[in-house]
Amino acid sequence: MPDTVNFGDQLVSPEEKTRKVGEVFSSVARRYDVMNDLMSGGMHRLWKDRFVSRVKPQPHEHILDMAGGTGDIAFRMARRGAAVTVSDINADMLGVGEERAAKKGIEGLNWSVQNAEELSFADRSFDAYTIAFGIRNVTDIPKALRDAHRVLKFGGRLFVLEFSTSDWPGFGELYEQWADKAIPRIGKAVASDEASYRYLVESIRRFPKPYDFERMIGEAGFTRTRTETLMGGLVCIWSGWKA
Ligand SMILES: C[S@@+](CC[C@H](N)C(=O)[O-])C[C@H]1O[C@@H](n2cnc3c(N)ncnc32)[C@H](O)[C@@H]1O
Repeated sequence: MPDTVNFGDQLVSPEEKTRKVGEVFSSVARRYDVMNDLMSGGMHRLWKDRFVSRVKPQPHEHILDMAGGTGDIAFRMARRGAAVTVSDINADMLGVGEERAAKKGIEGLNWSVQNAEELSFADRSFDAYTIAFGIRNVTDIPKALRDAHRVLKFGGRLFVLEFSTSDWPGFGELYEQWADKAIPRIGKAVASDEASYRYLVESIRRFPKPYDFERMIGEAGFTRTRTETLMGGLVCIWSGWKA
């Protein structure tokens, strides 16, 4: 781990990044779901549906939804009958998730505060590990991927949903302009928090390109790695197997 890491465009110590990411999500937790709709024009729902259709959760499976936040992915998987443990480093995000689950009448979820870099779960505990829009916020991504590999059973599957870089001509630049100019302003207007949304935009820009991240998954020990690009790679679904 280097002495300094990026927190958006700032260079900070690894400990400071983890602390600052915690502050960002504690600050946005209450407005997180409405902001997702506003920032993506509702598209995040389609990306999440596509992601879960790739996971194909089964009723006999136990799935770890890491960085599960307010539960969007876990709810979709639980509705298909899987047992889901929703984990996140941020108790505020999980708290909002538990309230949402109660309102929606979704039962059978386990909620657990965990850092993706040092999970307390035993080796070979889960059939699948999902992480949606979470991995770019993790301080030591290779370490988190190695821990994902550790907690999966043999034959278990990793699925990552995250923003990356679109190769559609002109679209990437258009998105950058929207993200740079509009998202922090919407954050200020709706959530009274411009800085957190500026970090979220900067962290998207700094995330590896689609096939570079696929290589990182392979380096963590996963085989049969695959990248599915959505909107030219603006959003990607990566997967890998624990052989
Ligand atoms: C953008 S939200 C995504 C929430 C949810 N998966 C979704 O798709 O709506 C990112 C989440 O990652 C969590 N997170 C950041 N760093 C983490 C870490 N090291 N370990 C576990 N969760 C982390 C944050 O607390 C936050 O809830």
